[in-house]
Amino acid sequence: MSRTPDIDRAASRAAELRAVLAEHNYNYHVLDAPTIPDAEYDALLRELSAIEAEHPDLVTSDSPTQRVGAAGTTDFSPVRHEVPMLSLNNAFDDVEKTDDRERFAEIADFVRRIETKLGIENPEFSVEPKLDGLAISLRYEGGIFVRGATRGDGVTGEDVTANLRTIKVIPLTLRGKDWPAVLEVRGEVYMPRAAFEAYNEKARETGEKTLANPRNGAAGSLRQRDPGATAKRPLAFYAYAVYLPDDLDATIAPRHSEALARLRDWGFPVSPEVDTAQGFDGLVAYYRRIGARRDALPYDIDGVVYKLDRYDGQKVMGFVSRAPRWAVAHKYPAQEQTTQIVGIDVNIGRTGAATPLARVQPVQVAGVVVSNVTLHNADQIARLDARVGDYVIVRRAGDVIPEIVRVVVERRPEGTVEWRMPTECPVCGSALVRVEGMAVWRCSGGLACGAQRKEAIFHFASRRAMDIEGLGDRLIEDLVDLDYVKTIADVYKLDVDDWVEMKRRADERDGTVPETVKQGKVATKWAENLVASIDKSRATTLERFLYALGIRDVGESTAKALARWFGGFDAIANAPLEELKQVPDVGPVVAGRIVEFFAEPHNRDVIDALRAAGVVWAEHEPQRTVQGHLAGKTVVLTGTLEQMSRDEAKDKLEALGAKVSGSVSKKTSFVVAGPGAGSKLEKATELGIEVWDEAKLIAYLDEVGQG
Ligand SMILES: NC(=O)c1ccc[n+]([C@@H]2O[C@H](COP(=O)([O-])OP(=O)(O)OC[C@H]3O[C@@H](n4cnc5c(N)ncnc54)[C@H](O)[C@@H]3O)[C@@H](O)[C@H]2O)c1
Ligand SMILES: [Zn+2]
Repeated sequence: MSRTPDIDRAASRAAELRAVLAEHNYNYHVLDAPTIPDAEYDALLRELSAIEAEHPDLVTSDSPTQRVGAAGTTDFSPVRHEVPMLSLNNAFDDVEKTDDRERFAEIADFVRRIETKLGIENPEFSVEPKLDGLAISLRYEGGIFVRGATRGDGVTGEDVTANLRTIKVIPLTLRGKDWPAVLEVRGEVYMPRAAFEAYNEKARETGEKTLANPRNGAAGSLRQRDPGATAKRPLAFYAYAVYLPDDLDATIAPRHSEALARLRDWGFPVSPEVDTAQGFDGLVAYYRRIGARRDALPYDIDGVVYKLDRYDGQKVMGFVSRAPRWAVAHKYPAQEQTTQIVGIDVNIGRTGAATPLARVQPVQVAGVVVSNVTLHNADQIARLDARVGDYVIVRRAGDVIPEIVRVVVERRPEGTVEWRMPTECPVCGSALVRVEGMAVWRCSGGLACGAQRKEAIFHFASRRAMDIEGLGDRLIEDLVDLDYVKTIADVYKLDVDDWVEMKRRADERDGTVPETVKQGKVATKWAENLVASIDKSRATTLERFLYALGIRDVGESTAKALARWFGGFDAIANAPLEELKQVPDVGPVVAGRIVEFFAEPHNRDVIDALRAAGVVWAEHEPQRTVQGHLAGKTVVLTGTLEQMSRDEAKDKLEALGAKVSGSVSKKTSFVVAGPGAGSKLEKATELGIEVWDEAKLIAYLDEVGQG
């Protein structure tokens, strides 16, 4: 028979696919470092299977369709599985189709084949989540865990007993008594998603290598050479099958679902999602039920597994080359996909934090179209070395926002350049500065930055700052969204008509019926009151004004200390770093923030505008002596204070240099006692230590200007 060009083409494509798949298999199984998402690997494998199905003479014995996986590295001693650990056939949906039997045609075929061969209808299945981890086999002799192995190539795995012992949910001795003398239990070692996220969060902070996904984390952890290292990785385990030598499964139970129940009795964790279902409709219902909960499950799953429940039926169905005919894995949309970065933007948050954001070629990930992926911070981009033009693997799992897990460096186009954080805020043009010792960058244009406007105004108006009554969250949102203010200074420019008009536009936008219409007249009272309270806020104090500016880390007490020390605003705004550092309550970090804030011309502009709008405060002579008032004194607070909280009292005393202690001793300088004071007051009296009541404390604080 002469070969047609068609067959030649198929043969060369098959050979090409085999080579590519072999490479990916090696990366995945041996190196634990896949370079393409599973979905892509699966697609290549299916393509090869399809060619081989059409041209059976092209099947080679070394084809990846003929075997389970790859052997691991040779670091661990080999274990021959008495019963081979096989793979599962995968079924994918035809998402274009709406009819269930068409959409899930592969599942319909699977059920039909069983029905035909066994001559039954609507067979019963054990239905299970398909955890995305690492398959292992655990051997128990006389109820004792004696050996654990990875799947390896299905016939020979690796002995990872020592590492498995560190996983707390794997029983070392079995519970109950009725277990067989020799038992092999199979299941999945996995890393719960929360543990995975926590691990990566920490790795990002410390600059260590992050895990690509939980499954990689589990595989890598199990093959640590030091069991102590495995123990540190938060792994878990679910059992999903039991095997006995000599085909004795049926001696445990005639059905797989019952065998799983026995495993539970013997102390193995079995997923609570495991259930039974009948026929095609039952399978599809389970697929949908688990699919709807996929994001809420504490671990990643890539599908569900259907297993013919009766063992005798399984035996009749038998196996094809690498997988049983009585089971199938029904896959969900992939949680990882490859796409390309088309741009990297910088997003400025409400607090000024700059977060790089990759715009990617839109791609479906776990059923959702992803076109933007956060890169967390500049350090992460540097570690990933993500560049515009790069192909990247995007992962979206659970309610975690999509992220880039790695760059496919092999596919990097020519001419890409390393990405750098821009020097200017894309929103306001102020300098972007790196927070010392941290991976965070921030826009220094606090007051002038549009991205930070809402937060800045909210803080500015708050009770302890400018105290603008009636200017709440909602109004501020509308002010900014409808573009009525660019900076906090603009708040002083709005008159009653502006406010009423703004509210009308907000109502229109939201489709809400305005109060004004409901009552048949224009309600302006609220706007008049608001304008009045804005007006009233013009007369303020230096410390309130300073605090209201929202300089990072300058809280009320720091603002107070600065006001006292310098006496006037310009002195603070122009103070050199060294001088700021001398102010009580101002450390080097805060001093740096203050300098940075006033160095930003945009911020100066806003302050000028505020002054021009009539914001005023009294200034006074510098008071640089306050610090020592209670220096060297130790004060004890006891009982309840009524005018202020204990924390407040403590802050104020400490601001004056006192040490606030929890117990009375001879070293105590004085005790402040409120109602309900007990043993501490007794002890103070005993030792003859001065006791103040709250009134005296308040009078004192007022006297030294800390009231
Ligand atoms: N990205 C790559 O480069 C690359 C390369 C090779 C393989 N892979 C991926 O690795 C996987 C390898 O396929 P495979 O041969 O292990 O088959 P599989 O992962 O599709 O299915 C078999 C495995 O499912 C797991 N499983 C989870 N829950 C189960 C349950 N309740 N009952 C039975 N088994 C359960 C077991 O670990 C079992 O070994 C595929 O997902 C493939 O995409 C990826
Ligand atoms: Zn900015």
